[in-house]
Amino acid sequence: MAHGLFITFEGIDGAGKSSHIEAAAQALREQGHEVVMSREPGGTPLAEALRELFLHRPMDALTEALLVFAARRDHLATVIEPALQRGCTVLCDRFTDATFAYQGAGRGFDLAVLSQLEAWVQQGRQPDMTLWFDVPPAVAAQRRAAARAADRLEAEDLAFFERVRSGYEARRAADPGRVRCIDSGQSLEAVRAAVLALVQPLQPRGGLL
Ligand SMILES: Nc1ncnc2c1ncn2[C@@H]1O[C@H](COP(=O)(O)OP(=O)(O)OP(=O)(O)O)[C@@H](O)[C@H]1O
Ligand SMILES: Cc1cn([C@H]2C[C@H](O)[C@@H](COP(=O)(O)O)O2)c(=O)[nH]c1=O
Repeated sequence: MAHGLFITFEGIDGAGKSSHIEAAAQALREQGHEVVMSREPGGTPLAEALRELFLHRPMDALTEALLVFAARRDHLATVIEPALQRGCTVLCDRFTDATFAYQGAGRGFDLAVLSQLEAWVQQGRQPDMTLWFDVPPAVAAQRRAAARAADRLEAEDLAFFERVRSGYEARRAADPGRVRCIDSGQSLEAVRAAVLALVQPLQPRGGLL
């Protein structure tokens, strides 16, 4: 079935992905894409409400996984799938790779259960391309400390973010054609050039209509 492009942006907190999504969107618009930008958890009123709970209330790993997949279901059904069917290019700040990296590798939650939830919620939908912004956790922690107060996840220690980073590396190794690694330890300008080199060649896709 024809559909628009679905591109996701991933990395540990403070890796720098959010700094480049607007530039990627602009480059794609210049290539003729109709771009829809969103984020996870979030992107709908219900999912944004779940995000607030997720980022600030104490909970165990199963509750984390159920909340992010509940938010994802609403987001997919009401925003992402309709946009892809219209032929739009959807840019999403985080998606299911984050669940495997944070709840799976970071928390040690059962990957088979995450895969089952993924199958129920996504019904086969996967990103066409994922930009993984990779940076050493100590560098990301310095960037976060300079930028903002920590939320519940950002307050985790370096060992947690090392595990999350290894979770992302496992996702890349499992699907290197989709998950493209960007060295986010470079300057903002160099990272931006790497992002543009990946997105500028992408042609818009037609929708069903
Ligand atoms: N390559 C870079 N060099 C130096 N500072 C950077 C770089 N990239 C981002 N930063 C700075 O690091 C901080 C975090 O960046 P940003 O918010 O883009 O990260 P993020 O990966 O989206 O984090 P999160 O997922 O936690 O929201 C910002 O203050 C940003 O200006
Ligand atoms: C989608 C998703 C996200 N997380 C974590 C990762 C971050 O710590 C926060 C989101 O904050 P951001 O500033 O918008 O990046 O949520 C997670 O643990 N699991 C997920 O599936």
